[in-house]
Amino acid sequence: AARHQVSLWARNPAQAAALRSDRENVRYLPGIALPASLALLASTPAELPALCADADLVVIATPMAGLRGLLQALRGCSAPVAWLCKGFEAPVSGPYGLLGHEIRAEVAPSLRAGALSGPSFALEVARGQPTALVAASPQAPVREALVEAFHSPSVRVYANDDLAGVEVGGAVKNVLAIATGLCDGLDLGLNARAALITRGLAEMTRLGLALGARADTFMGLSGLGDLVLTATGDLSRNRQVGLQLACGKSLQQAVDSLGHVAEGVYCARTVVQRAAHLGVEMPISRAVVDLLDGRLQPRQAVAALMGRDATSER
Ligand SMILES: NC(=O)c1ccc[n+]([C@@H]2O[C@H](COP(=O)([O-])OP(=O)(O)OC[C@H]3O[C@@H](n4cnc5c(N)ncnc54)[C@H](O)[C@@H]3O)[C@@H](O)[C@H]2O)c1
Ligand SMILES: O=P(O)(O)OC[C@H](O)CO
Repeated sequence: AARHQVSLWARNPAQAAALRSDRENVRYLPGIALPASLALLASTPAELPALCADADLVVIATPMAGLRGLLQALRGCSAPVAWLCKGFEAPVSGPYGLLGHEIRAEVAPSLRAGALSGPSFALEVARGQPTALVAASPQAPVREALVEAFHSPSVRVYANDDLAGVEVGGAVKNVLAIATGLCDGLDLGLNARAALITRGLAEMTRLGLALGARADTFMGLSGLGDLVLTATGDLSRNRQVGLQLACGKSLQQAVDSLGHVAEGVYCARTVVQRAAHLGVEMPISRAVVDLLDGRLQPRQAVAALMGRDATSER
């Protein structure tokens, strides 16, 4: 907002009114003053196309569960549209949940679109702490619009045309962060944490390649970068879920205590289903699903991973 004219849209008029009067998002980002120049709007999604008629860029910042509805509402939009959500949608129109670019192909095929991703806790971005992001789209004008809007002294934005790879990284790291939180909550040690991150990166990459991504994307900010951040940083909601499960909390208690979305909880099953469909082995993600579904207790999940047959490092 310091460099551009920005409007923040909320679906809930009462929430928009509270943001206007408080100049702060008390529930979701307390302690961060909203810039005076930021316009705060609310309407029904059906009114969004008119609101976005003169926009140079539209950014969707809902959980994955809200992405389909907003892409549908924006399908005639002429400006580039980018989403920040990281995950797979729960299954809606077929047997498997979809990534953002797959949803766009279904509901808004003519939209110029992409994702802004990479290691970025919202609180640190809002405080102006140094952050590097990835602007991902197969369409150059979308990447350019994102770089132009967000590249600044505190945020470096790198462009990448491998949208599928960037999205797989952003989704799978959430599942792996639950595993790492569990590992740290059980006090299994730093060796175990490094092993989980490294083997997690291997399974993330395998799924990505099977979904048409490039291997090098997983060595970048949206792969290794976001995995390291989310798996080791205590600001991560996904990591917190793992830590709390390790303390004996139920999944419901862990989710309720967050008050924010932990996408890994909602997309872990889809990650494993899509991997199975593609013949991709993802043992860590599978152990997380068994844990979330109550088939394994935390220490049994660790035993299941450690008890696997010896294999080559591929
Ligand atoms: N918080 C972070 O540090 C961070 C960083 C990068 C990416 N993300 C991703 O961004 C997405 C949102 O995360 P968050 O931290 O903002 O979640 P959050 O739970 O803190 O907030 C979600 C917000 O979206 C709103 N919302 C939910 N469904 C909606 C819908 N259908 N239409 C409009 N608004 C809706 C909620 O009311 C709430 O204001 C997630 O996919 C997350 O993985 C979060
Ligand atoms: O809090 P998390 O686990 O949703 O992670 C937030 C961001 O995705 C980190 O890049």
